[in-house]
Amino acid sequence: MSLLGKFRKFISGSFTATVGIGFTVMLLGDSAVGKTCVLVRFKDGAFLGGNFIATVGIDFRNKVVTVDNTKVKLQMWDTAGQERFRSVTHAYYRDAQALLLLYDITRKSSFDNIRAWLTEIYEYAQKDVVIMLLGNKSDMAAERVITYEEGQKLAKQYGVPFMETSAKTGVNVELAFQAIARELKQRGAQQPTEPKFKIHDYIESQKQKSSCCSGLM
Ligand SMILES: Nc1nc2c(ncn2[C@@H]2O[C@H](COP(=O)(O)OP(=O)(O)OP(=O)(O)O)[C@@H](O)[C@H]2O)c(=O)[nH]1
Repeated sequence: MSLLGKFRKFISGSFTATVGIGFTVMLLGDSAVGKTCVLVRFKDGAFLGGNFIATVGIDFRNKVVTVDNTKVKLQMWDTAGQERFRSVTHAYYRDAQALLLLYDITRKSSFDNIRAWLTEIYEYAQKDVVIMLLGNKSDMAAERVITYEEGQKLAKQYGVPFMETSAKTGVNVELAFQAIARELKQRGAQQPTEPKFKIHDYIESQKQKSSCCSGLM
């Protein structure tokens, strides 16, 4: 086994050994779409403003969320969006139970590249991985170039849940991780007689929406 393989095994092994229910969530998307900021917003409730420092390789953060009185530990892997780290991050895809795929609503190229990201996901990730599409930076309404409807349409084409988030204001960030945690927990715990958890319906009922045009959807 390669050194990278051993490291990966150690990280996931040491995590699952110390928890009851634990899942791995990976954040993907072009460089500077806000993966690190979304993660920091969720983990610490703060916004990492200031100078942009690109992630090198991969970074890890843990957080425990409560789903219906059960503690669910999420190990979150923040990947580097830069092309030169792609082969490193590919090696981690298959260990993730969920993938948050981000684009920046103010940068068209990051949206156009979503299809390429999904192609990579289908190649390298587990077949039943939970995927969610996030249009980040929804606070930047004046610079928006991708409409909410365009994001929603793309997500529908691939059959994945969608929402717009802002790491700056915090809109929908907690919800994205809560929905993922619920979906993963219920997949694992589901009894044949239990009604199936519907992640799309859950998100739609919880999502913060503006009445019009502010971008905080
Ligand atoms: N206004 C606004 N700025 C954001 C938001 N999220 C991230 N940013 C800014 O966007 C830049 C990139 O954010 P990062 O979180 O470092 O991006 P990343 O996707 O992790 O980038 P890589 O590590 O290169 O893959 C930073 O300058 C952030 O301050 C957001 O929701 N709103």
